[in-house]
Amino acid sequence: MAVSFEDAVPLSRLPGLVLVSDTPKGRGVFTMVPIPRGTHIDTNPVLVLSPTDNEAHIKHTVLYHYTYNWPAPTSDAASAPSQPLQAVVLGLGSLFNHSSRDQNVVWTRDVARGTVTYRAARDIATGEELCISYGARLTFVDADAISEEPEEAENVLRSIQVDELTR
Ligand SMILES: C[S@@+](CC[C@H](N)C(=O)[O-])C[C@H]1O[C@@H](n2cnc3c(N)ncnc32)[C@H](O)[C@@H]1O
Repeated sequence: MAVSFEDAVPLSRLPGLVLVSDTPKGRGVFTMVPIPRGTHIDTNPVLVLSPTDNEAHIKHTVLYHYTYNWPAPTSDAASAPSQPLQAVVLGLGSLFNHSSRDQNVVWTRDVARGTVTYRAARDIATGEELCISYGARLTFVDADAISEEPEEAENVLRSIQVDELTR
């Protein structure tokens, strides 16, 4: 049978990205080149998991921390929306960390083709980490939240100094 390239998905990762292994968020993807806003970064195929496999197996493995919500196929418009499925993103998409304060990468699903595409949400400078949003419900302690501590410490220091001045 002849292969049709009509719906073929171009697979081209932006050059200049590196994987750094010991960040406060574990491994992370950083850029060694400036990336203009809107640049295509990568397109990854996904592996959609059956709800049974997810509940019985994946939830009990490290893979649980790597899955994305994936829309369940709708049988007919009148039926109630089904629970989202889970999908493993095969590629860089599984390595982008979450940022609650500065997500510089946006991602979009192509449900029909079973892919996720990542683009720069703003101009990204050399040396920055590429981060996406995982949404509001995190299953880990957010390292970005922890890094706010020095600011609090500074405020305490400031109030001590004010106290000293008013003594
Ligand atoms: C999809 S993986 C991302 C790649 C991961 N850092 C690694 O080394 O394989 C998701 C995991 O990365 C870590 N992570 C991602 N964003 C984080 C953040 N903002 N703060 C702390 N850990 C984070 C958490 O351990 C989370 O379960």
